[in-house]
Amino acid sequence: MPVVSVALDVPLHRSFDYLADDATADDIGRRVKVPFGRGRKVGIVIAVGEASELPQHQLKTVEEILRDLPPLPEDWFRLCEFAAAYYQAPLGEVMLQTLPGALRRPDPPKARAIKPKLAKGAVVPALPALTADQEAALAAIRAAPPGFAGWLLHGITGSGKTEVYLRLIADALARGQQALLLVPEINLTPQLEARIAARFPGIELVSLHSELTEAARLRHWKAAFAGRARIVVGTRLAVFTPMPELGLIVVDEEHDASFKQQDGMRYSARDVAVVRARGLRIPVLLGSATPSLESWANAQPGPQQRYRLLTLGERAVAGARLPDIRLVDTRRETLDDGLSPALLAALEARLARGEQSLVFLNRRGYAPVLACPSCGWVSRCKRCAANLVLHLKDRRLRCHHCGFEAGIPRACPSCGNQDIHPFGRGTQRLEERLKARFPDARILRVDRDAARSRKQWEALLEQIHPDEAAGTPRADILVGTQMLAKGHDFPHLTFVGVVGADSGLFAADFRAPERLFAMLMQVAGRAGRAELAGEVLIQTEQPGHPLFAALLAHDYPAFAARELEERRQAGFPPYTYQAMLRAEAPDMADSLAFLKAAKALPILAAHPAVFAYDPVPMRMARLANLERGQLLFECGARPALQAFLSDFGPALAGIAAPSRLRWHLEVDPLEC
Ligand SMILES: Nc1ncnc2c1ncn2[C@@H]1O[C@H](COP(=O)(O)OP(=O)(O)OP(=O)(O)O)[C@@H](O)[C@H]1O
Ligand SMILES: [Zn+2]
Repeated sequence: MPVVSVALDVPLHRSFDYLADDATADDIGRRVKVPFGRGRKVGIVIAVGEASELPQHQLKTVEEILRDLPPLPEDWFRLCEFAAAYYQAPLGEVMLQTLPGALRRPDPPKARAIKPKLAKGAVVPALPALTADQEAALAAIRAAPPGFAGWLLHGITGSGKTEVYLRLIADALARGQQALLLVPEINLTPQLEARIAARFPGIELVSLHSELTEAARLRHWKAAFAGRARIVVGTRLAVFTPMPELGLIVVDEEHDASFKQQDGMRYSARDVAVVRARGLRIPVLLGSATPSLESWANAQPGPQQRYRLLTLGERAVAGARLPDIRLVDTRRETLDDGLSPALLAALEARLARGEQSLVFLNRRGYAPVLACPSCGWVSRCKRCAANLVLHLKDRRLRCHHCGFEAGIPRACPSCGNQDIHPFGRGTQRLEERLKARFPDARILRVDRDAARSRKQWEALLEQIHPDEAAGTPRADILVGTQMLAKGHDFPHLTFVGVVGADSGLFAADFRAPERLFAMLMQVAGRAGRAELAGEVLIQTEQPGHPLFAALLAHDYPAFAARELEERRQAGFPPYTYQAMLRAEAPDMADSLAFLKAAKALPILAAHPAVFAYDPVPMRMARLANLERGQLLFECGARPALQAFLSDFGPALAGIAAPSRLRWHLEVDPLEC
């Protein structure tokens, strides 16, 4: 009787054999319902044969081969196999976890058939005449021979990268191919989707992201898999969508950390996108105003060059220029609740002219901590190595790491002092201060507390975008976190004030400057995107910091060159390759003991090219009552690191550890 090997979503690096009397080779790539343990599971057939290593009487029988869908294709298998091997994840987990939920449960609810949404109105908006830079970028891509090509599109903010994507998508559609556009945030998808739909009327376009209902996600995924949907716009998980005629992958804001999955299989969707394009022999375009230093290094001429660099150096809208960026040295100013006279004057001038402003502070809540000045008590999370943030709107203390909440005490819980204060400031406090200062202004706070759901977020966007008929903004001053920093195009926004950026200047993580620079470039890039000129003021106590010199000159290449040189000298990525083993347990001693045992495995000695640091507590050592440690590996060559990991990963399961200990291995970690 035929035997099928089945990949299952279990944390084991192996497949499972079952008997299936009606299985044929055509069923490879189909889902099957199988008994597993005391329950049932859905798996994927990865091989069909006549024999198993186990004697036949020990094999269970497949309950059903699901033939509702065609088998998952070969190129999808290869992609999952790559991801499993590279990221040290079991193949079954990769395969099943990248499918829509409804396809991996044995008894999913019946889905209703819904007609696809086709973009309405056959009127294609008039295409803008391309800028010279856009023209040149497209010409280079179009002149390349068919096959794999990696392109890095470095376009300053507002330079019209999206227009380049749209033209390339049009090319792919004209060739009869599908296109996949990956974006970092679901927040950005509604506007982008609308823009793409307007450009390609009558073409089926689907989105794939984690906020879709299970039924919608299944429908969209099926449309892509069947080849009906010609364009897929999605967040990181969409990179695994099987698409039979995929001919182009675009990764927008490729530097964004949200392309990295931080639990389960810790993969980088950007890197998987490049691997997928290479396997399919199709082009992949990575776009950003502030590329990741990894991608930037990959696009520099030399023997290591992997991508070709394309540059959009001018803003696309005629007459639009990059904003003037200036620093306000706050050591020399008297601040009004954190706001400098220069910043307040700039806001006032915009209010008088009916233009929009953004005050950017990347910290939500009212104040980052509540403290007692007499005994030194501070509001700490009981479960984490972190402070509880004061939220005055709903009168709560809240941990931004584990979600723990408590009421606000009337008096100091430690000494009884009634006079306890908020220290520092968050967006709520800023909003309150600005409302007091500019009582007639329409002030809108935009952060994760104000936009908890997609509905709330869309309502906020409504208020930010101009009243089309009147041609005026609906909100005067926006107070926002990084939610507002990226990707948005608000034509009346002419002023951006940045407060509280200094904390990023001296962070211990070697990637902190890269993240800060990208964030400041992005937020500055929101100003003056249309005809109205933009201005940016950054409050700082460190005006001499070299990061600001490059920022004021809008000179990403200079920043990148300096930063890469530092990384090279220090032996950090992208000049070395890293993998991180993390362990967490109720006691730090257990976490560290596990990591020590891992470091002592003889495998390490067999791979002399790999350097192992000592196990240490993580920077945030305690999260939700678990104490966390880490063990970092470094190697000068990716293949040597991969060779080590493929021996090391499986061996970890053999280390004896307390039952409450959890560990995971992360390849190319973003946080060290
Ligand atoms: N060739 C063009 N002529 C006129 N306007 C254009 C052209 N290309 C793009 N635009 C307009 O320029 C503005 C900025 O474009 P877009 O949002 O694509 O920039 P971007 O490069 O993605 O910027 P960011 O990185 O800041 O998101 C948009 O309003 C867009 O409609
Ligand atoms: Zn906590």
